[in-house]
Amino acid sequence: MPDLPRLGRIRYINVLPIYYAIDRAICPNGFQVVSGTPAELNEQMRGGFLEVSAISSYEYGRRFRDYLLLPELSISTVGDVGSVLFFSRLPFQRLSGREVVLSAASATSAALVKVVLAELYGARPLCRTGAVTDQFADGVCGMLAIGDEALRLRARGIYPYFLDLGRAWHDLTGLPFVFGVWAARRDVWERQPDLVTYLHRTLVSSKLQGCNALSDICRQATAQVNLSEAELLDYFQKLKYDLDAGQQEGLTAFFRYLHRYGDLPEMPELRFIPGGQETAFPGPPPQLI
Ligand SMILES: C=C(O[C@@H]1C=C(C(=O)O)C=C[C@H]1O)C(=O)O
Repeated sequence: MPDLPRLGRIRYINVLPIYYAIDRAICPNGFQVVSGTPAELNEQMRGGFLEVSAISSYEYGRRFRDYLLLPELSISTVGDVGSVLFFSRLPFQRLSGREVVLSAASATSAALVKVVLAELYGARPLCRTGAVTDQFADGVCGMLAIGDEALRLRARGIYPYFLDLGRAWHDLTGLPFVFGVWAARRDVWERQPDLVTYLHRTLVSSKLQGCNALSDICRQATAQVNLSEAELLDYFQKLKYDLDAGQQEGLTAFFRYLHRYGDLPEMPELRFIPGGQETAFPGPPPQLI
């Protein structure tokens, strides 16, 4: 029996609307869903273990020649995101030279926090990657958390200062921010465009159903994070799942900052697979060759 194609899925509730119909097997699957943190999925895409996946927008920017973007899919916000939060013991202006911990699960937000702290607060902390903990370790002055961990920490309300990175980006640029994108490995596209198109159409159709079922999704998610259904509805209404012209402009502006900061050696181009605008589930799944 041939291997099933592998589709990567972020392990947080933020993507529940996109995988809504896939999770419920409303669509003909014919593929295997592999869950992980954004950093894990980035690595698995780089290693060729996944054919198509959600990845950090930073990962796309870093290796854009190896990927193609899937149209109409992203995890974005315009202003507050709710689940990408920087917590601090000190006012942000006083963080230069202080140690801060950036969640090992993140790539985009770990790069973004450096940009917004420098641009909005003139702060250049000493950043190291590590695990997000409930308490700051001795000597640690700040911590970046993403996804469900950030939602849980926010609900506990134990840190004196916190910054919502979607809001901070919007204050800085007035633009949407794209945290994650869906991409296909370029070699998979070249070998099997039918498979990539099939996975793309399945994701877009599943998303359309999910975005129309937010109250159902909130009921499901309330058990996973310490938030009420009303708080979750507010959260999902802030998240945007398209990749329209405004979001692409936000993404390009982010890459421009990273290029200027020396974080990206060259300015990435946004390259997409052809297609978009489909709403129906595709026919039977192609096999992986
Ligand atoms: C909105 C979020 O954005 C996430 C942050 C990412 C990153 O920092 O690399 C990647 C994808 C998203 O899961 C979140 O975690 O809730």
